[in-house]
Amino acid sequence: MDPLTRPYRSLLYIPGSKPRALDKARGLDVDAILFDLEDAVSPDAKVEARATLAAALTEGGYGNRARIVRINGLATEWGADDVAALKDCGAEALLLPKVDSAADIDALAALCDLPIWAMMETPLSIFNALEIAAHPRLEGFVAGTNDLAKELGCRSRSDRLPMQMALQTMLMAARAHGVIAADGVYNQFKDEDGLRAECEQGRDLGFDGKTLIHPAQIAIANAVFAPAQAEIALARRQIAAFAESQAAGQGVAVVDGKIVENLHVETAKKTLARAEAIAARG
Ligand SMILES: CC(C)(COP(=O)(O)OP(=O)(O)OC[C@H]1O[C@@H](n2cnc3c(N)ncnc32)[C@H](O)[C@@H]1OP(=O)(O)O)[C@@H](O)C(=O)NCCC(=O)NCCSC(=O)C[C@H](O)C(=O)O
Ligand SMILES: [Mg+2]
Repeated sequence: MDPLTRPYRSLLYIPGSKPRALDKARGLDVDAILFDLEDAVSPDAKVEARATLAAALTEGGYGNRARIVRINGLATEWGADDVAALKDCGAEALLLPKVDSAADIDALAALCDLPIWAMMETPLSIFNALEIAAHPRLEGFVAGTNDLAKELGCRSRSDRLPMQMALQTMLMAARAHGVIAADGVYNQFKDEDGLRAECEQGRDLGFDGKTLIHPAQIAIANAVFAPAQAEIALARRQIAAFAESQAAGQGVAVVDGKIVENLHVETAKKTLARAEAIAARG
C-alpha cells in the first residue's frame, strides 16, 4: 500500500463490538477502516468483539477501503488470540498498539504474515521511530495523540504545541523509510471547525491523512488531505514549464515568480499521482 497509488486521507476507527457501525462502514466514503479491538472495546466485551469482527470481515463488503485491524497488545491476555482469529479473515494489515521498539514488531511478525502498522503513542516509540519504520514488515504509522498526551502529562492545546516534537519525529522516520503516516484523532467529534484546523495542520506537517472516530468527520478529512484544484493546476504548469526550459537547454524554470527545479517537478508529479489515486478510488 502506497499513498501515491492508494489514498489514506481518512482512516476511521470502528469498535469491533458495534455490529451496527461495522455494517454502516460498508457504505461510508472512507479511505481506510481501523477495526478496533483495543481501547474502543471494554475488557468484558473483548472476546465477543473479536468474534463479531471476524464474522464481519469474513462476510466482506468493504470494497476498496483499506481494512486494518487494531489488535490488543501482545502482552495482554487478548493479543495473541486476536492475531490467531483475525489474520486470515480478510484484513489487509494489523495495527499494533503501544509499540515501544522494533522488537515489538518482530514479536507480531512471528505470529502472522500480514503487513504491520504501529501505533506511535509511547515516549519510547518516538525515540525508536527510525528503527520501527525500518522494520521490513512495517507499512504504516498511526499517531496515538491521546496516549501520548497521557504519557507526557501535557495540556490539550488547539495548536498541539506539546505534540510537535513527537509528530515531526515520527514523520521524519516514516519518510526516511517510505512508511505511510496517519495523524491522531480529534476528540471533539462535533466541532467541525476545530477538526478542519487540525487536519490542515497535519496535512501541512506532511501526514498522509487523519484518523477519525465518527463518520461525520470523514468529508472534512477527505477534502483537506486531497490536493486542491489550484495545486493540481499549478503542478501541471510546473511540469510543462520545466519541460519547456529543459528543451531550451536550461535547468530551471520560473512559474508565478518562483523557481522550478527538478525536485519541484518531482513534488508536482506526486501531487498529480495522489489526485489520480483519489479519482481512481471513486
Ligand atoms: C464517539 C461515539 C461513541 C459516538 O457514538 P454515537 O453517539 O452512537 O454517535 P451517533 O449517534 O452520532 O452515530 C450516528 C451513526 O453513525 C454510526 N457510527 C458512529 N460512530 C461510528 C464509527 N466510528 N464508525 C462507523 N459508524 C459509526 C452509528 O452507528 C450511527 O449509525 P446509525 O445507527 O445508522 O444512525 C462513536 O462514534 C464511537 O464509538 N467512535 C469510535 C470510538 C473509537 O473507536 N475510539 C477508539 C479509537 S481512538 C484512539 O484510541 C486513538 C489512539 O489510540 C490514541 O491514543 O490517541
Ligand atoms: Mg491509544
